Amino acid sequence: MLEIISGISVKKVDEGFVLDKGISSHKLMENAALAFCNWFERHYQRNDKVGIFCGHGNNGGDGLAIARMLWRKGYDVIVFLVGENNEPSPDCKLNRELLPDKLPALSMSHEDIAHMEYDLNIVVDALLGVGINRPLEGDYKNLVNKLNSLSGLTKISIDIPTGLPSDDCLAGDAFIADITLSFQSPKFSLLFPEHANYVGQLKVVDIGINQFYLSQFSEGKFYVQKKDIALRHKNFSRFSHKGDFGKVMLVGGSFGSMGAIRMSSEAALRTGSGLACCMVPGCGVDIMQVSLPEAQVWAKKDSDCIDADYLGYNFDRFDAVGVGPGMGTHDTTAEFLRGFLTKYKGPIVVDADGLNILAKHPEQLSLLADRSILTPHLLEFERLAGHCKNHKDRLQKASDFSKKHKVIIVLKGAHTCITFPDGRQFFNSTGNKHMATGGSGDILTGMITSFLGQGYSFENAALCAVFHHGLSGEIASADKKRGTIATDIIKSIPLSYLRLGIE
Ligand SMILES: NC(=O)C1=CN([C@@H]2O[C@H](COP(=O)(O)OP(=O)(O)OC[C@H]3O[C@@H](n4cnc5c(N)ncnc54)[C@H](O)[C@@H]3O)[C@@H](O)[C@H]2O)[C@@H](O)CC1
Ligand SMILES: Nc1ncnc2c1ncn2[C@@H]1O[C@H](COP(=O)(O)OP(=O)(O)O)[C@@H](O)[C@H]1O
Ligand SMILES: [K+]
Repeated sequence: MLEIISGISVKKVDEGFVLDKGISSHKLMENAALAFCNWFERHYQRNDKVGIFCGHGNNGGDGLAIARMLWRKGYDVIVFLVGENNEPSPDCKLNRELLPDKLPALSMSHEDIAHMEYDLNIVVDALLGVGINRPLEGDYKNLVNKLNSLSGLTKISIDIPTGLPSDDCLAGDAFIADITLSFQSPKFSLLFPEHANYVGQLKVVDIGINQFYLSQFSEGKFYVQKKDIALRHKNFSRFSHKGDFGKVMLVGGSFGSMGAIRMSSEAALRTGSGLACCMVPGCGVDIMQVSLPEAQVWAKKDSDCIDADYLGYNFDRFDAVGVGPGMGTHDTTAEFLRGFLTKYKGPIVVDADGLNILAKHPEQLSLLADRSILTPHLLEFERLAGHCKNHKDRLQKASDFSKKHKVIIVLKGAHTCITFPDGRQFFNSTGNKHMATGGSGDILTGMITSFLGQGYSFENAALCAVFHHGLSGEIASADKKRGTIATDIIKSIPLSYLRLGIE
């Protein structure tokens, strides 16, 4: 699991690693530049015209080392030097000296920036990195704004887009990248929705600093990748039976909103549940039985929403229960939820209208069993926890809420964040914008409930479900792009298991 560490700690990690391994900081920068170039070579042609904009710190040093390496590989490279009135960092200085004589390198004056006209296909931003300590001004600001105004070319930021603070929200200007290639671990602020347009696609490349050095500066924040998830799966044997794969119950639906619970139920089955049962109002029985014959249906005749009478059913025979999709927030449904939370103490997932009821009746929060999993999107979270100034504030509130109520918060969105009561936060790496389509959250509810029912720990159920949900979205949207709909994501769940080599 990759540690997400603060900008200040990045420097300390680098220093510690360099000291311990007996290598020079220059060598570490060479590693970083090589990692960038290996990635670059896989994606770009040698006839592309590459402009590398280098500042006076170590980010600029990276850019200079990259320029040298790409030039030697035969790329058409031109270097632009900025911030030359400042004392360069030692490694930046050394890399300026190491630039081959024939590689074109231009010092940019105010006038050059104002009147810049170069025919470039690719702009590489190596102006400033995590060392930024104030908003951009002067030449840096002018150049960043000038580069932002150029269109029709690819813009790549090294480590972090210039101007973005590594751990805070942006105040001022920043480079707008199509792709950000961050070294070793993603910087915290690259995961904030406010910065989505600046970061573009996020890639993380290994530069050889191992977890041991990073973990000394752990802040309990982690970036979840494929290799972390495969290991968290349970193995089932040749003799496994339906009971081993778990019996789950999905509660929800109301007149006109049956699709949500139907999708949650199918997602639970596709995730591997041995049995999925759904509890729906009477008006939804035919819909469920016809559209999802694999699911059992529990319902009271002639009802349009789940009401307090549903408390008569025995929930204890289920290994996990998911509650909320399409359920509505009627008073009688809220009464049901109160009774259900009092009665059932097995693993539960609360989503959608389940969360909206909790927001309307906060006294019910105390009824939640420890480690219940709540899956709000950003707005549902604010209904529960109050207004958030920005994403950083929201993540802090998620941590406070999780601790206070001893529940697990799955804060949905790009880089969904899973917060545990002990303060740890896990940021997901899978998923894309094509998942922003009605019903995709309902699918996640079914998936988490399914993993809980299969006997996964709360932590593994949340991490595996969120990861697979995002990966299923990526697979589903590969050829459908913005035409992707939620049921496409369900169909891709089996392929997502295959991608991880899990049968
Ligand atoms: N050995 C290392 O330390 C490694 C560092 N790496 C790179 O080094 C970067 C961090 O390097 P630095 O700490 O030198 O940071 P920067 O490259 O961000 O530069 C910091 C310098 O810019 C100045 N500065 C801060 N805000 C400014 C502003 N608004 N306008 C103008 N100047 C400003 C600072 O006073 C300082 O002199 C990382 O982002 C990464 O790209 C990588 O090469 C990996 C190895
Ligand atoms: N840009 C994005 N990148 C990654 N995942 C996304 C993105 N947009 C939405 N998602 C995912 O899609 C799901 C949407 O859930 P939600 O808002 O509850 O939808 P609904 O209420 O329609 O079911 C969440 O799991 C979220 O993480
Ligand atoms: K940069």
